[in-house]
Amino acid sequence: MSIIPVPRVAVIVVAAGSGTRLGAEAPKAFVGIDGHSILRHCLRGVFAGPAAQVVIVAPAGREGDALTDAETVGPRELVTVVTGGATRQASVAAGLSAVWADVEVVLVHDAARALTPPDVFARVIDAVDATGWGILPVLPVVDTIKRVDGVEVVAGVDRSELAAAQTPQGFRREVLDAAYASAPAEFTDDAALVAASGHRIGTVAGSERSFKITTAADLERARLLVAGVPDAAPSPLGAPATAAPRVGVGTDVHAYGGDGPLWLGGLEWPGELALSGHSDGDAIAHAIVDALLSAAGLGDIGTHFGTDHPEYAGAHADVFLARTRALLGEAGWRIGNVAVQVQANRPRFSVRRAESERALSAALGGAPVAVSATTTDGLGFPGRGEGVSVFAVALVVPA
Ligand SMILES: Nc1ccn([C@@H]2O[C@H](COP(=O)(O)OP(=O)(O)OP(=O)(O)O)[C@@H](O)[C@H]2O)c(=O)n1
Ligand SMILES: C[C@](O)(CO)[C@H](O)COP(=O)(O)O
Repeated sequence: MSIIPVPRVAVIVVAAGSGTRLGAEAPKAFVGIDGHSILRHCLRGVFAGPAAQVVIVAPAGREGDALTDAETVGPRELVTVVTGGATRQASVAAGLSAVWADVEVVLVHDAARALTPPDVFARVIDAVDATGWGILPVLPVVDTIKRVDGVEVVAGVDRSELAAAQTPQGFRREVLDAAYASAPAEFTDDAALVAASGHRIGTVAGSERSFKITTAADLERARLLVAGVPDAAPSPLGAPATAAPRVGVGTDVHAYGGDGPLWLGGLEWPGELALSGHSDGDAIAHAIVDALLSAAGLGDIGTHFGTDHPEYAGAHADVFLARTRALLGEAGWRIGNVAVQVQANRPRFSVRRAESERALSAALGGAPVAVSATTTDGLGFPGRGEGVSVFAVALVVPA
């Protein structure tokens, strides 16, 4: 039996664009299709293939979020994250510089083509392997095409000679390296750059699902496709990736013994024992963060606010909750409501319940927050007065 050698493949996922034409609040790759970002959907397709390395090119400042998206859907040890440049070409160059030495074939893929099916990756790799050419997936042009000068038509164009270029585009590694090292100009895709350096480019069949999310209409199309596919890829929570409302739960426990005043429920409580913690120890705020993140399928408080984020040392509830709301917004979720129950002997919560609910709600952009409190009849650590325990439930709805 002869064994056919398989090339070692790296996929560079360019995700550093700003998405001007989409006009969302976040960089395009972090905009939600359902509960999950464009980048996370794209990476699901990438990890379904044979990539030995996945290089994600992220916008400056969003490298950590890119890694979180990758870890949620694939093995961490395959992933390298680098910072992108001012143009797509500069971002690809940044990704290329991080490709491992033993990689033989490199695919360059737009994060914005988030729903590209795994079989397209396989076709591109097979064709690069078989021909040694640069390979791009294409679709036939279906519209009648005209050449225009301003508003005037100057010629018809034979569309049978045309094809619409998609990604992933694949190349022998040494070919792509050499072409990028001597790029004579700025190109809108890698095949054009490689062709300019004298290499042959071939095509394979692309896919209707590989359309690039460029405008709000494209995002809507992606949302409908994801919501309407009966066997849509499962989310990390095991639920189908639909655009239905979702609930989440969160708990937190803190012991008394911190420095300074007590912070709980978004309020300072002068004269009460402080809770200990990396931040201000506000267990109510932290349980709400966990409940909201779990509802949106965005991990948990450690994913976004762990001790490796020194900027949250000593931070109060408003900082945690505003950032959580922003993360949900970027992923396409709006907060429905939040309900919290606190188990503690002290402080006597009822006297400031309404004030706390107002503070928490304001930090969540006005979403309703209900806080109830109870003692535990002397049982357990809250009953012995050692600390507080909090349980939160949250509902999120598609934005
Ligand atoms: N400086 C850039 C520009 C683009 N891209 C990536 O290249 C792909 C194709 O670009 P496009 O979809 O046109 O993205 P944007 O440049 O973000 O969009 P716009 O032109 O609307 O601003 C996207 O996945 C985008 O993230 C990139 O990594 N770095
Ligand atoms: C690479 C590409 O996706 C191929 O269609 C495209 O050229 C990049 O984006 P843009 O819309 O041309 O800016």
